[in-house]
Amino acid sequence: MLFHVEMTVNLPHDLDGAIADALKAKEKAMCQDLQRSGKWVNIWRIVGKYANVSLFNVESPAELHEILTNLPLFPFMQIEVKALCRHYSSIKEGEI
Ligand SMILES: O=C(O)CC1=CCC(=O)O1
Repeated sequence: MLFHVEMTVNLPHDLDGAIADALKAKEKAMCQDLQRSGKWVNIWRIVGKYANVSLFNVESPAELHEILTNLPLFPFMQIEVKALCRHYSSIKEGEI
């Protein structure tokens, strides 16, 4: 199942810089592991915002929920999820 996910990060202004850097490093490692697994298809920065748009390809909404809630930055993110399916005008064979 494909999901469009928009994540907006709101780190507290008084969060210790070293803690913020550690959270971002863990987030990056998890994101890249999930990309290698094929579950996190890609991630794009939204220009001018501390936010991203990502495409996930997972088995179920429950699996996506598990992934998102385990992200190190999850406590500091506003997340919006949209389920996607094939459009009849797409010239691609598969879902992606
Ligand atoms: O910087 C962001 O948009 C938050 C984020 C999600 C995965 C990642 O590596 O960074």
